[in-house]
Order: sequence, then C-alpha cells, then structure tokens
Amino acid sequence: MHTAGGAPAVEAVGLVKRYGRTTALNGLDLTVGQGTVTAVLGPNGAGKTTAVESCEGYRVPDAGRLRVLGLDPVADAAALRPRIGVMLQDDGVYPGVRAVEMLRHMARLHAHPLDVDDLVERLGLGACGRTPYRRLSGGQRRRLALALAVVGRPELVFLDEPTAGLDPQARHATWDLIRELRGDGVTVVLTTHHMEEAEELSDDVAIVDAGRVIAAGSPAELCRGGNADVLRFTGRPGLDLVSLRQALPAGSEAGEPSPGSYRITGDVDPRLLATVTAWCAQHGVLADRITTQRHTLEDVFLELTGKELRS
Ligand SMILES: Nc1ncnc2c1ncn2[C@@H]1O[C@H](COP(=O)(O)OP(=O)(O)OP(=O)(O)O)[C@@H](O)[C@H]1O
Repeated sequence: MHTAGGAPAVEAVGLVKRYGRTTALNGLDLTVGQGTVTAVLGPNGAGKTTAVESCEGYRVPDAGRLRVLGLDPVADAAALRPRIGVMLQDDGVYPGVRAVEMLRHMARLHAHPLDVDDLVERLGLGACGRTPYRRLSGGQRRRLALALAVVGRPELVFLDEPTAGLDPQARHATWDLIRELRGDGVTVVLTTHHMEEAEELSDDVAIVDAGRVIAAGSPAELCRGGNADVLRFTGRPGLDLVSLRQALPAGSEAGEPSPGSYRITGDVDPRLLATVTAWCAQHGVLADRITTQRHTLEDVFLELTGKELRS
C-alpha cells in the first residue's frame, strides 16, 4: 500500500456482509492510504459495490472492523458524510431537476466547493446544463454524478465505475479530473472493470473475488508476480523444441501452439532474446515477427479470478 503519510483513509478488517443466503463480503481486508488512488477490481458479483457502500455508510456489515477517515461509517455518519464524496446512483434524483441547478445546490451545502462553472466546462456538461435530469443520456448522468461527488472538495471520494458507458473524450476528462484530485491530496477509491484504467490511474489495486481481497499492491507489483512474460516468433513449422529448450535459461519454456508459431515463457530479458536469436542462427532459422509481451494487469486479473463468466 502506498500512503502519503498518516493513518489510512480506509481500513477494513475481516468485513462480512450477508444478504440472506448470499455472502457478499466474506472477510474482506482493505487498506487505502491517504492521498492515493486505489482501484477495486473484481468480477461481477465479487462484492465491490457492497464494500464501497459499506465504507460510505449505506450498508451495515454483519462482522468485521471498518474505519473511514478514522470514523465508523454508520455510527459516525453525521461527522463523516461532509468529508466524503459519493457518486449517487440514478434512484433518488428528482427527474425534473436541471444538471447545473443540482450542482449549484450541492456546492452551496459545502464550505469550500469547487468552481461549478469550471467543473461544468471540464466535464462537458455545459450543453446539457439546463436539461432536466430525466432527459440526460447515460454518459451525461455519469458525468453529473462525478461532478456532484467532487464539487464539495471532499477529503475522500468513492467512485463506482466512474467511466462506465463514457465516450473516449469523457473518459479522458474523467481521468484528468481524478489525477488532479490526487494532486490536491484527495484520496480516491474507484471500482472499475477497465484494467487499463486501473493501470493508468491507480497507485494501488485491490482484486476482490467472492467477497475477499485476493491480491493487493501497485499495478507494477501485481504485474511482476504471477506467470512469466512471453516472447513469440514465427519460423518454419516443426522446429526442434527439445534442442531449443536445452538452450534456454532455467525456468523458461518453449512451445509451438500452432504450426510455425512459437511461444517462449520465462523472464523475458535481453539474455533470453539473445539466446533465442543465437539458437535460431545456429539452426538456420530466420525468426520472423519476434515480439515480446509484458504481463498486463488484465493477465494477472484473469489468472487470479479465472476465465469463466460469473453470474
Ligand atoms: N441488496 C442486495 N440484496 C441481495 N443480494 C445482494 C444485494 N446487493 C448485492 N447482492 C449480492 O451480493 C453479491 C455482491 O454484489 P455486489 O453488487 O457487491 O458485487 P459487485 O462486485 O459490485 O458486482 P458488479 O461488478 O456486477 O457491479 C452478489 O451476489 C449480489 O447478487
């Protein structure tokens, strides 16, 4: 976990939350450092929303210990709410209210709000500022929800899938805003299904599956663990893999997943590349299309959580 110093912004230990026979949180441990961006990732139904909404005080865990900015989200809700920003879900918004009116209203409730006009401009809400909420598109609602979450200049903001359904321009504007919040010392906890978003934005990642955090660390730390990187090349089919394997450093593996297409796993470093090209030269093989592939967060995610669809 990264931290800009001080006590963690969020500290969850052994959280349990059951809905009837469904166990949504099954001993979830999560620590979020102050001033960091933490991405909570997980397959559908993993428990991300339940975890985030517990931190916001909207769900009450059945067991475990939870502190947000040092407070109990339920018992200390009155003290905590003004200090956190939350992306509202659609329900609960009066359908006739106009986007900018809503933002101005929310800004007035806070002592040091952000500049509403600037926020409207940055999130591209100008054109729809006077549109009643019910006529906003899905993407416009998402951007408004983000603006409402941050307008009060919270110390800690929870963003549940902030870029779901956004076009690339709006996604980049959202990313810029999140980076700026972080620059201002705001702690950001976001859930996302976009691995490149997590890699791009976050200091720390927590991968949740079946109600538990199964891996946590910086994107770089997580990508260093797990399976090896991959080197691929094409050449004539049926190369002598036994000989190639003998030439490779210990811990590497060579295969021919389809005729003439070779895949080598291991620590893909300059030495491995030199070994493979030297072996090819010795055996009269013109290796074509040599590529190396770094292990991505998506690879790590799929390795840890499996490839089957979740209900
Ligand atoms: N209010 C509720 N009543 C009953 N079951 C619920 C309720 N909310 C969530 N669940 C169940 O708890 C589990 C965790 O749900 P949760 O919404 O926290 O997952 P998630 O990781 O946010 O999923 P997604 O990525 O699909 O949004 C799921 O099995 C879900 O069906």
